[in-house]
Amino acid sequence: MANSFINASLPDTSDRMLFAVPKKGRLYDQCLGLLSSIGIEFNRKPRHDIALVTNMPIALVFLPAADIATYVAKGNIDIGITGLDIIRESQTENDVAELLRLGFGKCKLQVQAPLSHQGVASAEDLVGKRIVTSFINLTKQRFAELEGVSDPEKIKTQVRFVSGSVEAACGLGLADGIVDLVESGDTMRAAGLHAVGTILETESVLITNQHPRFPKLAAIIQKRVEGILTARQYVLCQYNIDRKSLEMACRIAPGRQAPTVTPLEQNGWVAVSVMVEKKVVGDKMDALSDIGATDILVLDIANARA
Ligand SMILES: Nc1ncnc2c1ncn2[C@@H]1O[C@H](COP(=O)(O)OP(=O)(O)OP(=O)(O)O)[C@@H](O)[C@H]1O
Ligand SMILES: O=P(O)(O)OC[C@H]1O[C@H](OP(=O)(O)OP(=O)(O)O)[C@H](O)[C@@H]1O
Repeated sequence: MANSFINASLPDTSDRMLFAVPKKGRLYDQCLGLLSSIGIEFNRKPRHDIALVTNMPIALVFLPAADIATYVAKGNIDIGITGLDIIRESQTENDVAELLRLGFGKCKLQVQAPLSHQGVASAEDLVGKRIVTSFINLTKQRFAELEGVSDPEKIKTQVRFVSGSVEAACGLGLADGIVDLVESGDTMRAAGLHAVGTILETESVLITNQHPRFPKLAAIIQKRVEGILTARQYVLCQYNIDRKSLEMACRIAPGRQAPTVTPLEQNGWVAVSVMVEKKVVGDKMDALSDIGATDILVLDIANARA
């Protein structure tokens, strides 16, 4: 279970929920944005990796993303944000509870090979060859599947760890193929590589220990984050329509629960307010307009609660 940091120069965190956040890298900015959106306020001193939240009994702990799942699994940290890839690689999926998928940090863990090696068209073609990766466990598991071997430690494919800039390994002669994360594919293409197989699709997740020390506080954080995710996913659409067309309009945009309908001063007309998924709002507006809706407005939602 989580301990307070026992060090006179560190703040007292003994009665606070410890919340781990990536200290740098791809997830950092999005995580800070999310913390701010859910109303978490803190002051972080330069070079300090612990920051006390000023408006909740929480201490933020800034850690490498790759270590967060392990700390949460072991109970040294109560709640945290990291990638699904990291949970799977650190083999902690049975010791952490996944509260929410956060919709950022989306990418794929892919097997990649040099474009110049024309004989390699699939991951199978790399069986028995040299693979370099930061994801040793997931890579060994995939090659064990490809080799039909039950113990990943008994594969004939040589899997070697490097901590970063994995894409350089083939060009430098250390590897015949690599396994690394791909989002846009720019890094892969810049290194003269192409994807020959996908091991995992990943995104960032909010996790807790299976037996959290502060379950009520963790539930509050989960609710707040859910609210922000909903707000990011939906817009509020408002329009006026003849009551005769209301049923049809509600079929076009049924909302999350149901539209709010308010009578207008104009006889037989109503004003409707409804949540619509951002990605389809253009189509919905067109369809509402086609059946006679007027004054169709779309408003951003700052926050939401189910
Ligand atoms: N290109 C990417 N696009 C989206 N998400 C990514 C990308 N690269 C990594 N991630 C996600 O972010 C997590 C942390 O990766 P990142 O490369 O930022 O780690 P880091 O090693 O802590 O940072 P740095 O690369 O700055 O040393 C990954 O495990 C993955 O979940
Ligand atoms: O497909 P892309 O959009 O190019 O993204 C993929 C790159 O992003 C990650 O590395 P990052 O840039 O975070 O740095 P790192 O290599 O130091 O981990 C990943 O390891 C890839 O190298």
